[in-house]
Amino acid sequence: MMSSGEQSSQFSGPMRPPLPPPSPNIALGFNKSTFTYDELASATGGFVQSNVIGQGGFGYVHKGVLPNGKEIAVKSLKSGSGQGEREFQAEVDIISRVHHRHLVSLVGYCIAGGQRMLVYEFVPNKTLEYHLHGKGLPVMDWNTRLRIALGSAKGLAYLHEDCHPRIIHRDIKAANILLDNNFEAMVADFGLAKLSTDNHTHVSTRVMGTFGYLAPEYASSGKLTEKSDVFSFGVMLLELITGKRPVDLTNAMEDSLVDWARPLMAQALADGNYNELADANLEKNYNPLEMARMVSCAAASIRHSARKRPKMSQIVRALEGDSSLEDLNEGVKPGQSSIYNSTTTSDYSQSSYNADMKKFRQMALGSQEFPSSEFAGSSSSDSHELRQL
Ligand SMILES: Nc1ncnc2c1ncn2[C@@H]1O[C@H](COP(=O)(O)OP(=O)(O)OP(=O)(O)O)[C@@H](O)[C@H]1O
Repeated sequence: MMSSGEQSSQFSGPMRPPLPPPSPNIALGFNKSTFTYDELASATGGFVQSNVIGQGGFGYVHKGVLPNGKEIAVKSLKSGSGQGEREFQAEVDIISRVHHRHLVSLVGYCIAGGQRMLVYEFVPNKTLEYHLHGKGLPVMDWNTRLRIALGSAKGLAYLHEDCHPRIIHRDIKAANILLDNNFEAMVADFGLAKLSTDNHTHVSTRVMGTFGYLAPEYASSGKLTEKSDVFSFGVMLLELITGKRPVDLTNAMEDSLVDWARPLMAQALADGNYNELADANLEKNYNPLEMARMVSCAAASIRHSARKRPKMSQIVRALEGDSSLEDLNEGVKPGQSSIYNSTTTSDYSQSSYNADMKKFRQMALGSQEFPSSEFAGSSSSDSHELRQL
């Protein structure tokens, strides 16, 4: 950046037009995609624990504020992906160009020593998982559920059908739907998104994603298409309809949500009675036509045959009531049973936090490599260990 002395010398030259004043965005470290460790440390109060807003499979997420007042969420990635710096930058560059009302924007990134951090716009009202399943919170009303379903469907349709290259999210779940203060949905976690450049089925060597949401073909063979996201989205619709978690070993639901709901959906769609399926906490306060649309979309999205699942844009139209539900419902068949365990944990102690942050700082400042398993607060789930951008 130019000093004020340098700038004034520009004005003294007789033939040269004066330079415009520096843009406040550039001067304040906004509108750019790379951040230094010091900039992010300063934005997050030195990565202080009181600024931790979450912990996922990647590592900690800190809230921060840039000098221009913009609020950010800084996600520190665990090391060990084996991905080179240029490959990382190339992926981040593509992802940071994706902007949509229902997608959380990536503002930039930081590579400091062996430490990588992603900087996202801050979304203030926690996640769908928190509001749907959190204890002691007000029951989410039907209109809000429908609006969240539609918003996230639009965000996902944009990734699948309007981005070049198209983007498969790979980890659609209630915890990755962030909410703004008006309960508008924003799809998050592009750290997991893998870019798909061709029109053919991509066979992944590693299955990523979260148990309970995984499409059967992806879980068993790693075969990945947009339709794996559609399956996960269908599971999320079921959560909105029933208020139940995808897998909940603490209650009487012995099967996964998908297996429990399949026969009930078929029955409800046949006789038009949704009361057994619908979240009891709604106390029957839902619009039956909208419920029929959402159930139809869920049933179509979780079809065993990936090919028969609808595209996200079809789901958007069906949820909006713009298309016939028969388009979605053809060929729905009850499927096989599968029980998945969820191992995500968001609990972490002061001591494990301190240990993690010590290593994090050493790594960021001293270019020191350490294996991802050394993160004391990290999740033990295989899928989490594999998630690196
Ligand atoms: N952009 C953001 N704005 C506000 N809060 C955020 C943002 N990104 C993440 N968070 C918070 O941090 C938490 C952890 O996010 P993260 O994406 O790392 O993990 P996760 O999605 O819960 O788990 P996983 O890594 O298993 O997908 C989120 O649940 C959310 O509360």
